[in-house]
Amino acid sequence: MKTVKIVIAGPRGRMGQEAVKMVLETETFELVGVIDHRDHWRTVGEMDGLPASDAPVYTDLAFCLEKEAPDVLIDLTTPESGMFHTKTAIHYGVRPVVGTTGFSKEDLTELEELCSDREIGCIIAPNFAVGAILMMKFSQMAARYFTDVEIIELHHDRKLDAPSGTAVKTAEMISAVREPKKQGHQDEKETIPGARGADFDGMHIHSVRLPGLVAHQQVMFGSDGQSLTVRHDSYNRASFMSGVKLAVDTVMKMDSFVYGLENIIE
Ligand SMILES: NC(=O)C1=CN([C@@H]2O[C@H](COP(=O)(O)OP(=O)(O)OC[C@H]3O[C@@H](n4cnc5c(N)ncnc54)[C@H](O)[C@@H]3O)[C@@H](O)[C@H]2O)C=CC1
Ligand SMILES: O=C(O)C1=N[C@H](C(=O)O)C[C@H](O)C1
Repeated sequence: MKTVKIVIAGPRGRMGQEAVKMVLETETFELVGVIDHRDHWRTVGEMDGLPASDAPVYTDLAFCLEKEAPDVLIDLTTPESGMFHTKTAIHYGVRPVVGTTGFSKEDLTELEELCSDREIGCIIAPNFAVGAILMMKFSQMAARYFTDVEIIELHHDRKLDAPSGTAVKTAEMISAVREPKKQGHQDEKETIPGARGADFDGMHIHSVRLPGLVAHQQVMFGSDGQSLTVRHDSYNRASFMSGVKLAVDTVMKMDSFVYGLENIIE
């Protein structure tokens, strides 16, 4: 089987560290470089907490892509860096697999257009955990029968974006099958702004941030005399890695843009 040459952006982050380990442990993957924004380390092996590896550390993505000619860029950084990295990778004909969240609708449209111009595969996945994908799919299924729904996402307190990419994706999937409906009392008033959470087509998203949490979401549906809750919990970042692996293998066979792992998991 052909080896997939991979560059990872954000190798010292919580997700980046896990992704470096996964790539190094996967026989058909080769880590050919990482992108950090500090010009301090020569190789991945010199970075704290990362396994022994001679893969070089770059600070300039364009230079790295020219030098290493990878097949795939895995981005696990921040929305701003992630957008820049993804556009640069597409420009160099390197397929992006992006776990970074916090992109706007306009960002996603721009990336889709760039991929279409270059006829290049790209996967943007707000959540790589298979259980989270099922939670979103089950929620979409339930929304056909329950029009009233509240999404509660719970994350660690180091998270930059709110609502989470998963919560936004869940709301979008529910919206695709649900007539827009303003929930709660027509005359309800927030006595403290934000009390009812973010409004997405009339459904509400609540973001909880606490130390000790990893990544959790529950989608609560209610109707007369009954409720249904669909919940998913990621207890560690290893939970995302089989999805990253699948995305890398899949993007190698693609020549277009995909937003959401639910589109590649049957
Ligand atoms: N799709 C998924 O399944 C998951 C997505 N995420 C998302 O992944 C992203 C990263 O999450 P964490 O690892 O928890 O964050 P983190 O804060 O632990 O790691 C981000 C890393 O990116 C680095 N970074 C930022 N700008 C950079 C640049 N220009 N070049 C190179 N490195 C840069 C930072 O130094 C940091 O080490 C977030 O957007 C998060 O929402 C997190 C978990 C799962
Ligand atoms: O920042 C995180 O941790 C996570 N981010 C993603 C999101 O915003 O949905 C995926 C997962 O929830 C963990």
